[in-house]
Amino acid sequence: MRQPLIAGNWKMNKTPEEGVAFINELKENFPKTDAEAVITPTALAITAMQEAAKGTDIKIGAQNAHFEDAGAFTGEISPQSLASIEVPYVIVGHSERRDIFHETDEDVNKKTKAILDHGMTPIICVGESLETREAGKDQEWVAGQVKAALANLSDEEVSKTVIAYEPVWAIGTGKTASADDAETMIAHIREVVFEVAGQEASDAVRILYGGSVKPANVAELLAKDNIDGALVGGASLEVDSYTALLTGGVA
Ligand SMILES: O=C(CO)COP(=O)(O)O
Repeated sequence: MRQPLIAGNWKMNKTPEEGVAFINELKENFPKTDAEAVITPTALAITAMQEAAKGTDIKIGAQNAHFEDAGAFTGEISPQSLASIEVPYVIVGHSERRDIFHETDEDVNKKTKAILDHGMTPIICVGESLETREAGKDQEWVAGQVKAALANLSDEEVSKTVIAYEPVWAIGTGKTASADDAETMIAHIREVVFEVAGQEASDAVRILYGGSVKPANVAELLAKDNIDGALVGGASLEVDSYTALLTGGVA
């Protein structure tokens, strides 16, 4: 069975101090849940939040990493450094990284490889724009992103990845893909994983939905066969709504 994963992507929000306060409050209110709880704060907040989360089931991930371990890459985050402080998950290829910072499919593939090489788990983001969806090319587009991200990985490496389907038009807009539409795309992604890495990998790989997930819609999404969790922006910033997501939400 695939364990559900509720990953909070904080983007460029909260100071380290605010992050620690969040963890302290979350620890006191941590619910009984089958889900794995991961928060990815800004890089500067990771160590302080790890310290605050010590001895709990709360994991602290990262939002980005370069594909090289070291070198002349001003402002970048080394995957080797993230591994050295035992960061378990790293988000790769978020649409904001692709759109604003011009990350290509090739970058996403190299980063995925680097993260796996350091024993960490990449959360690989894919998703189509509204224009692509309206042109009926969404499945083809997303399949292309998935294949590019997983290129040259062994089947075993593919099975260790997490993929997050985040339609660009649903991020931060309040528009969620319907649970049926999300399930259709995520089943398609699982089929693509089967094509590139076989049955075991496609059974093992966890595929999340992201884009305006809230306590009010998470249960319907997670009830779908192929949806293994959520990558959540806005609703992960407050302890109340994050704990509600961990327990399957409230209407
Ligand atoms: O981009 C997202 C998570 O990575 C989704 O953000 P929202 O949940 O705020 O729409």
